[in-house]
Amino acid sequence: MYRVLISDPLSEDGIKPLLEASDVEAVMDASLSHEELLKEISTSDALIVRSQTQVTRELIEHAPQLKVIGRAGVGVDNIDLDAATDHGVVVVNAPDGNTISTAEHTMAMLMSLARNIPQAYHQLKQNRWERKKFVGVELKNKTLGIVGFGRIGNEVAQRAKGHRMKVIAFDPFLTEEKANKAGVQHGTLEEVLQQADFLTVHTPLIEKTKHLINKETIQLMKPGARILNCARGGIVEEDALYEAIENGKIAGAALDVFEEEPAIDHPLLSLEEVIATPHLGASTVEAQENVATDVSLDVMDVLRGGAVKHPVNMPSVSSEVMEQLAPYFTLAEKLGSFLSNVTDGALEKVNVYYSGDLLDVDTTPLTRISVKGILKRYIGERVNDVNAYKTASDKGIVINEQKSTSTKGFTNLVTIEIETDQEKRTISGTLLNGLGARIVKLDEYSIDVVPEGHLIVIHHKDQPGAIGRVGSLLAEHHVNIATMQVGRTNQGGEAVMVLTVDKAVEEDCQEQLGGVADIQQVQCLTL
Ligand SMILES: NC(=O)c1ccc[n+]([C@@H]2O[C@H](COP(=O)([O-])OP(=O)(O)OC[C@H]3O[C@@H](n4cnc5c(N)ncnc54)[C@H](O)[C@@H]3O)[C@@H](O)[C@H]2O)c1
Ligand SMILES: O=C(O)[C@H](O)COP(=O)(O)O
Repeated sequence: MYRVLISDPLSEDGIKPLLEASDVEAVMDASLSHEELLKEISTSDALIVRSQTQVTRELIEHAPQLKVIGRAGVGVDNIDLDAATDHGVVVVNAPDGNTISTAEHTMAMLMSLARNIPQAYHQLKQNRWERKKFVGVELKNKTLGIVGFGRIGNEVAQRAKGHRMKVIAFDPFLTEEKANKAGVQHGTLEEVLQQADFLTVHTPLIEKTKHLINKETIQLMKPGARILNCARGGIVEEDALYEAIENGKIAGAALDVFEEEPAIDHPLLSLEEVIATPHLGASTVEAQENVATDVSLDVMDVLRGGAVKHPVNMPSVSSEVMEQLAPYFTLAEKLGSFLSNVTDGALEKVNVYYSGDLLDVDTTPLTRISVKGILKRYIGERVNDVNAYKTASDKGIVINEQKSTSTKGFTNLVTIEIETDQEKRTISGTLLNGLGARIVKLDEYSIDVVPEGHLIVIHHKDQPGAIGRVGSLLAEHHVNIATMQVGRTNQGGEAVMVLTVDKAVEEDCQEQLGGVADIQQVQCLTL
């Protein structure tokens, strides 16, 4: 049974998939104190939040069972992604479900800002019939500058065009061609700032976008321009905006988000030119149902080991690629695990080569799984698909992935090479049609071994009697041999025996094997 803690308000209709799942216990409580949250998270397998719950490193460290954090929405700036990755916790979000609601909210803010609707409403509610004071401006023929042309930016642009606005947009991923297709003008950030009568930001809050709209960039804007932020507090520098409104450079602003939320007694709210909502962009029945459903499904997929649609802290893989790669997952992990268990020294470099059927596929997920298999020897079960790369890079281990045209006669081949400060070892494996995974090469020796169960790898001299002596000694220790493969470079030269046996080999047996004539090295492992 998976325990899923939901610590922010979520649509109950939206989380139906969770509530109806027989393997899930959903605990919903949006009023937990910090201490209560620490207690609840300690026994939870999953956590689902919106933007209120601050998912800090401390919280993640109190959650030994936690496998996934689901964000019912887009922005993940309230989640410590590094901490999640360090602890192998997958973070998923629901980026599509609230796009329309937020774009519509931006339009509502745009029109309210142009026509002073909140201010006029406020006066009228106080029984003051003011007409002269609230003369607005038309949107038609005005220029809307959009910074951040992703899902929401694009939807806002289409709606603004319906109001006969001219739209100019900047986004590092927006090309001239894409802009033409969307029917907007492509501009640099400076051009957008210089031409906008209304400027709206729709970027994530990241290092590069923090205070993107600041004292200097506001200086580039037209006098009397207006600014909207329905994305994230902090993209527009609040002090700079305050000053620009006070000195008349900026005629007004519409804000749905603030650097610190909830924003109570905020200086910007004291300005009549500023209209505001309390982070309501995604607050519609439809958006909340959408994001709750999307995140519930992804969280359950992570818990049940399925393919994830919207991972945040690991690369997303299309379902077609996933389908092609899935059969290779076990092979890649077992090859990595086998090789690291027989390699001595401090790990420095891992090279993974793919050929045959894998030549034209994005094999990054397979490399990640190989690395997980390799690191398990050192880190145990704490390493997983999410933190394998980061763990390797934190330890200074270099990972390379290459495609190779040499298939060595196999329809598909995965080769892993490990370099340590002492040696370089190589293993190759393949998926045999209908027969599953096979190790087909260990260093220079050709073998045919199923990578599972208890294995013994013996380096020896290719001499008569060596194999028999190993068999007899194992029999003395009641170790039954299931399969045995021998590979040699040349007659009488170096050779390797790989045995699969029915139980784990105990230390004294391994020691005695090491003392047998012509045996040079004995390594035992369990896959
Ligand atoms: N107010 C709300 O309730 C609400 C609701 C939903 C989303 N949001 C926020 O809206 C923002 C946009 O969401 P989205 O779904 O459109 O995201 P998105 O990922 O689809 O789009 C973001 C775009 O910003 C662009 N970008 C990144 N850095 C940039 C930079 N330096 N300059 C210009 N563009 C840059 C990206 O290339 C991307 O195209 C996010 O911050 C999200 O958290 C707010
Ligand atoms: O990033 C988002 O999805 C929005 O800011 C919505 O946040 P919320 O779920 O707290 O409304």
